[in-house]
Amino acid sequence: MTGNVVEVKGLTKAYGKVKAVDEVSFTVEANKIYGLLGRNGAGKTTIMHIISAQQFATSGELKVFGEEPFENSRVLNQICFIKESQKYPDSFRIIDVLEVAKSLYEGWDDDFAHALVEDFRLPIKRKLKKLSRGMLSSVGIVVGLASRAPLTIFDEPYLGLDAVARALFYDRLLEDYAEHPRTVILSTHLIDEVSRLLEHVLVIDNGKLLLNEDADALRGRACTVSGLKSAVDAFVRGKEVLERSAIGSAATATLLGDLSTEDRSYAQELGLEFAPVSIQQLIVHLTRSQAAGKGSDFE
Ligand SMILES: Nc1ncnc2c1ncn2[C@@H]1O[C@H](COP(=O)(O)OP(=O)(O)OP(=O)(O)O)[C@@H](O)[C@H]1O
Repeated sequence: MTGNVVEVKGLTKAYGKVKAVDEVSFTVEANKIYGLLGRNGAGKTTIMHIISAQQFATSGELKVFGEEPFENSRVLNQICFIKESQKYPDSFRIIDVLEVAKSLYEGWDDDFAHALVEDFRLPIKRKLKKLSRGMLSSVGIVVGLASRAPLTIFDEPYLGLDAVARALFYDRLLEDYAEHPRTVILSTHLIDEVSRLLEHVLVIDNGKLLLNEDADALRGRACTVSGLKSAVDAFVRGKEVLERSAIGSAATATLLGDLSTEDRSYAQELGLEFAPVSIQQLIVHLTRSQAAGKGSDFE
């Protein structure tokens, strides 16, 4: 598959007066890892539910693999959707979930699934209702990865997962994606943790699309400069400053935009130091400035 996997235009979902999704337009290209980021209640789950035909939009256009997804098995067979609180039949053991998944996903890799079960130390014959919260999340991750679905959507798949298991998820995703490219949409609040995985970032705020940008471009979009307050003030004059702070005679400023070679040598003359700004910091800054001071809880 090449080209666009998802195309949405003017997508809107209203619940009475609440617009959970408000005129959102974007495309998702094949074989990339997308981050769908946003605060609680921003509209991420609603968008992912609409893309995977679990909900209808109020208005707007939607194409997935070039077609409308509703009751369309050609499209739906290519999507694996992993959500935070997946429900399973009471009698199901982990091995039963794997058997069902095997029959659902054409690209399913059973050896990979069993290797992941070992990696995550999952008791394969234990009933799901007896698993811990984190183990249950790991089962979802195993299914999402081993499905190798052309469009794999992870909606906050981490509930209860410890840091080691989360790191394992990121590592296995990257390794497997390198060998078997597919399109992945990852929705999360843990932006710093996942930012190294992401190739493209979509930020949703209050139902609207705030940012739709290549992750590398985003990484290069800002830096912080720090040093003596007088030197920082002189350096940032005429530049776009996202944030400034000062303690005594020392100051730090976060600047938007690329710095020229002249800028860099001028900064050196002034004895200033540079540091990169993480995607998370940048999104917090941009969310704050674009949402007119509403603040952000990404931190
Ligand atoms: N069935 C529903 N009825 C009414 N309002 C709803 C319904 N489902 C979602 N909403 C509202 O739509 C908005 C977006 O919700 P959504 O679940 O898509 O956000 P989210 O970005 O996934 O949030 P979180 O990160 O907290 O999971 C919220 O204001 C939510 O209250």
